Amino acid sequence: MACANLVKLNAASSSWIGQKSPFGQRSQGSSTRRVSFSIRASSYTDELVQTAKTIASPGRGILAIDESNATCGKRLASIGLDNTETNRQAYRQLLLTTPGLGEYISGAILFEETLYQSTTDGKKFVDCLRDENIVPGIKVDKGLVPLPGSNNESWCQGLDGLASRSAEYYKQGARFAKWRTVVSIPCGPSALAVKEAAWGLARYAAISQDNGLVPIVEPEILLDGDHPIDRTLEVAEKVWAEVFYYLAENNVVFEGILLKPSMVTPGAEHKEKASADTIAKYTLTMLKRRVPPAVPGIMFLSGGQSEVQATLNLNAMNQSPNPWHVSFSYARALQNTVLKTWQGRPDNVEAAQKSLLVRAKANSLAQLGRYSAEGENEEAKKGIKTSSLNSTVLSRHTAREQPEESSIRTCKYFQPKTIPLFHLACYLLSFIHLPGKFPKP
Ligand SMILES: O=C(COP(=O)(O)O)[C@@H](O)[C@H](O)[C@H](O)COP(=O)(O)O
Repeated sequence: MACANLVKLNAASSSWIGQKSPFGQRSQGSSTRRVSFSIRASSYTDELVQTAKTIASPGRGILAIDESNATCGKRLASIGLDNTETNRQAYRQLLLTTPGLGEYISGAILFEETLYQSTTDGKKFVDCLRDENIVPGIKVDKGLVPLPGSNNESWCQGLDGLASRSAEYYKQGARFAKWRTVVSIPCGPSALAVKEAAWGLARYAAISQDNGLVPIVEPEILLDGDHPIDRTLEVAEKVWAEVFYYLAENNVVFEGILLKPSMVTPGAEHKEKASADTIAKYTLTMLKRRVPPAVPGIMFLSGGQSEVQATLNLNAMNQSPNPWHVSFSYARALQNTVLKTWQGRPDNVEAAQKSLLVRAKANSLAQLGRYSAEGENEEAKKGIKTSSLNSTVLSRHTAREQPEESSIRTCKYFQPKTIPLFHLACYLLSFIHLPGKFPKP
């Protein structure tokens, strides 16, 4: 009964589900024509829309602390701590019990381990979040592995058993989900990798919605490479076109999703850096070309930018009204100073929580377009060293033990521009006569 599964949508109102649309009658000259909008819905549709709106609320964004154990280990190692469950719990407790966090943070993405953990006093982390009006979220992907048949690219695992896992996460209090896959510009990207990324995201989004979780759709276009900003724009347009094509094919309710794109920047090794205004212009141009206004929120990742740079770029994007809530879902750009301040010492917890509030407030102001970098400390202006861009790529492929490290490195050097050099080397080598092995040319 597909038709019974359709609900009415008022395209201009935020409280449209199941209500008579004030925009249902549209004037056309002297006559009026009845316009009806329908979307496919699950039993959770109202709730999904409400959750997405809560997360995309003015002056607030997402704190991403869903690092897998392998990635969290790298963060802890940067301050000399071992990667034990106790240390991970202590660090997450520091973050999730920061007083007043909910003023700037509307959602927190957790790793599965954290979703089921409590404070040392026995209060569930999900309850700490609820008390601050922060929506608990959960990373549901199972990490990246090599994609056979591609140019050393990767694909994201996790669809097997996702429906039952999602139902359990919902019971535990999660109300949104995150699935992050990556696209590498220096590695192509190949049509196969883009299609695989888009299809995986769309299947995950449909399954999440079916289980009451708002899916965050994140095809991260990695910053690595020496390409100009126009090349990033071209790839981002291609990727998002494909993502929306498959989201539609899978009957995903656009009003009940959030996006987590990378900003459109030049490759990290490109000779020219782009200003915040240029990055904002390119990023918004790309989004306006590809993302329907039905989507409630765009929550950017920071991708290895410095804390201040990520905030400046977000601020530049909010200088004029956008069709969607444009905000942040940062991990490194919210946590870098926090980690350095904490150093694993209980007597530094309060100072570290204050530094989290400083960053959260700065990004809240940037969401409202009112941020100024004046008075920012030097540490926050530094690029993020705990995960260099290359190790970012590797950590993405990990999650577990990083078996594919070397293949990813190879890919970095096997780029179109190196192919003529390779041919030249082969040609020169062909003049070396190896008796009995190869005939002289
Ligand atoms: O998407 C994200 C954005 O992080 P970022 O702002 O770029 O530091 C994060 O949520 C990462 O996905 C998170 O750090 C998990 O990383 P892995 O453990 O999957 O490598």
